Formats: sequence, structure tokens, C-alpha cells
Amino acid sequence: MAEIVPVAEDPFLCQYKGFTFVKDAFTPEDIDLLEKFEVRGSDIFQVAYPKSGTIWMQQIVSLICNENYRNGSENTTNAVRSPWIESNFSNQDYSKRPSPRLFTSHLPYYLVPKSLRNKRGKVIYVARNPKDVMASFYHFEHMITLAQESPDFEHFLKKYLAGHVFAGTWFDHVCGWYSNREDFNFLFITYEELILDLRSAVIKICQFLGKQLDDHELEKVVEQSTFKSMKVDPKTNAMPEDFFKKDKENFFRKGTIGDWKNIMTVAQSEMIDKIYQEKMGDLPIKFVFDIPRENQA
Ligand SMILES: Nc1ncnc2c1ncn2[C@@H]1O[C@H](COP(=O)(O)OS(=O)(=O)O)[C@@H](OP(=O)(O)O)[C@H]1O
Repeated sequence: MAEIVPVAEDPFLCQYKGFTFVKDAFTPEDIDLLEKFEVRGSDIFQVAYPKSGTIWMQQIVSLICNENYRNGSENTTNAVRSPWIESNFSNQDYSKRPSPRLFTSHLPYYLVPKSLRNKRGKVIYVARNPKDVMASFYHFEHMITLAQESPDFEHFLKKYLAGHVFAGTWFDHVCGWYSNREDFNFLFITYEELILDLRSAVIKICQFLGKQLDDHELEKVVEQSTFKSMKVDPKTNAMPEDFFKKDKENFFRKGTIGDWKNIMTVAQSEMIDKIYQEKMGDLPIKFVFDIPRENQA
């Protein structure tokens, strides 16, 4: 077994196999076992760096695959319909789940099951522009029990850029997955695509999954995946009460593009632009950092 390395700056975190975990929310044994996890050809994995639209994709994919909840899954939470592969919080026997099994993960590409890396099953990777991720992450840190709150955004930014937050740096996660996408049956989609045209994004996801929805079904999926619907749907924000120290209802906080401007200074934003250029310069990915004029109300 590899070594567990504490993160000096944050007692809630540790590193294992090069990835930053929340100490009390994982075990090294579970991570090691994943290498041999038996992936079915019909399995669908939704993967995202934290605060990038993970729960949103859980909702969309489970609505698509569960025929708008008509098979009884409306009575269960997103976290049960599409459990985390790295932490079995809902205590399910994954080998007994009917196909198609849905899974969710925040893991880097190199820690997911080996056969997934050999193109068995499908991966939908959702990525969000790093500035909005940072803003969302900063607020989230203040809501949950398993995180050390930063006194201000500047402090958070330093910690964040050093990778001393859950899941390490956004840059490593996104670059890692994107650069290794050829190893997977892979759909890369951005949070901003979902925001700007949810209906087209749902169609794109359906095409990737080989699912055909009629117009009515499509509208239902879209309607139940809007920010407004999800904020009041008790099955979406299914994290346990004790996970939150405050503002559980604000997990669905703003759900928009460009909120980073409310928290970042110009200097901080320019510094991130520079790092972005250095780390992402060669990758053909484009993120939207502002709501385009034509989409503004
Ligand atoms: N339907 C819908 N539409 C628009 N935005 C949405 C939606 N659902 C979730 N969200 C926003 O996604 C952010 C949370 O990301 P994650 O689900 O990845 O968080 S987590 O890592 O699983 O805790 C968080 O972003 P912020 O609002 O910027 O904090 C959520 O509000």
C-alpha cells in the first residue's frame, strides 16, 4: 500500500497516490481495490473536479437513464442512483446493482478502475471554468464540517493554487483527464455549455449514451435539471445533515457563469489567467468566463 501523506496546512486533508483526499471520507483500501473493480460495458461514470457541476450531471444522467424517474428511482436520492465510486457512502453492493449502473467520481484519471481506462464503460467528464470553480469552492468551504475555512479569499487562493484542497489543483485534474481521454469512451462537456443551452447539452449526452428520448421526455429531463428545479428537489442535495455546518440549502448557491467577479480582485484574476496560459496553453479546450452578451437577460 502506498503511503498516506498528511497535508501540513490542512488537518482535514491527506494525500494518497498523488491525490488529495478528505481524510475522513476515504480509505486507502477502497482506493486500491478500485484498480480491479469490474466495470460493465453498460456502466456510466460521471466525473468532475469538485464544484464543477457533479451533482448536476448526476441529475441529468439519472433522468436520462431512468426514464424521467418512471421506474421508481424518484424515491431515491441522486447519491444512491449514482453513488461515488471512491467512497461507498450509501453502503450498496455495487455488484448487485442492475445495469446500466451509474457512478460518480472526483478521482483523477489514473485512479479509476483499470478496465474503464481500457474503454470498458463510458465516462462523462464535466469541467467548469477555474475561476467560478474557485469562487464556488471558497463558499463551500464555509458550509461544510470537513474543511478548514480560509479567513479570506486571498488565503484560500494560495492554498488552492498549491493544491492543498480536496482533489488537488483544478489544472492537474482537467489536464490529466483531457490529455488521457483517448484511453476512455469519453465525453468532455463543460458546465458553461449546460448553462448556455441545457437542451442541446442533454441531446449531446443522449447521443453519447445511445439513448433516444422523444420530445416530451427531453423536455422533462431539461425541466427537472434546471437550477430552479434542483434547488427545491429534496433528492438532489442528498449529502447528510452533519456534512453541513450551515447553509445546506445554499449548496445550489448561484449556479451561473461569472460569479468569480464578485470575489476576485483584478490582480488575482490576472494571476490565474497567467497560470492558465502556462498550464493549459496547448490544450484545445475553451472555457467561457462570462455570460455572453446575447445570453444576458
Ligand atoms: N442545475 C444547475 N444549474 C446550474 N448550476 C448548478 C446546477 N446544479 C448545481 N449547480 C452548481 O454546481 C456547483 C456545485 O458543483 P458540484 O456539484 O460539482 O459540487 S460538489 O463537488 O459535488 O460538492 C454549485 O455552483 P455555485 O452556485 O457557483 O456554488 C451549484 O450551484
